[in-house]
Amino acid sequence: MGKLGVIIVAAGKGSRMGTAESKQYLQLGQKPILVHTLQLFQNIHEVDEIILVVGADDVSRCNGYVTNYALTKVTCVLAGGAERQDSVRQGLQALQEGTQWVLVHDGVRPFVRKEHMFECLAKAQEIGAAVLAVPVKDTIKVVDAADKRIQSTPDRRSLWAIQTPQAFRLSLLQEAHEKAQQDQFMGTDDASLVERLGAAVYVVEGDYYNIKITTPEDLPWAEWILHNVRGEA
Ligand SMILES: Nc1ccn([C@@H]2O[C@H](COP(=O)(O)OP(=O)(O)OP(=O)(O)O)[C@@H](O)[C@H]2O)c(=O)n1
Ligand SMILES: C[C@](O)(CO)[C@H](O)COP(=O)(O)O
Repeated sequence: MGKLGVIIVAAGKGSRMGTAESKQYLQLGQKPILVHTLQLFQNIHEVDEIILVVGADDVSRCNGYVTNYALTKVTCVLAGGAERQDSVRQGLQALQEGTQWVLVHDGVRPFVRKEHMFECLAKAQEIGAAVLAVPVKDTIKVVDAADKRIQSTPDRRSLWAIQTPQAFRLSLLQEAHEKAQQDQFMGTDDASLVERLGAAVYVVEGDYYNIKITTPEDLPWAEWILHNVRGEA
């Protein structure tokens, strides 16, 4: 199958969370959010290496996590960039030679289920690119940013909320990042860069517990998921 690398991006500032400490370092149960996420991938046999991308000031703290939590698959902790896409690009450059498949995952999504991750990877190995997602539950409107007038109501049956992990053949994701950089295109996820190449990207249905911890109301929800879905103390 070729080597499988995982890039965990955790170099964001968490401005929407509004806490003094960046959200990936907030305590969730007994451990920082980022450690929960890293342990998920550490415990997957098929994962060959984990590249951890963090803020320049947090490299030493995260090397400490690697030691203290025995995160033996983390081969590299490096500084990210200004935008998420820059951080992923840095991570891509650090992957070991011989890596054929890559999973890109947000450091602040600590609840992805192993079986969903495997389904996503299997689809990528068949097609080249696949992402976890869930159907949207709300009605979504396209709204004019200036006067807030509704422009249109897309058919909900074709709308999915996109999550991570996002799984790719490494060469495809590298090409997508190179093209985005040439074109100065900035996307909010990696799939959008691959879509721009005209390559097929498929969604794999995950679950609604795979939240991205983003704003303050996500914290009690995350504690609830940890205790009631994951069964952790
Ligand atoms: N320059 C950046 C920006 C984001 N991320 C990471 O990308 C993931 C998803 O981003 P998001 O939830 O938007 O995190 P932040 O950018 O930290 O949040 P905000 O936009 O509220 O500042 C997070 O794990 C975040 O740390 C990153 O590695 N490098
Ligand atoms: C990659 C992502 O988590 C998929 O939902 C999301 O697009 C990240 O976006 P953000 O702008 O960094 O929150």
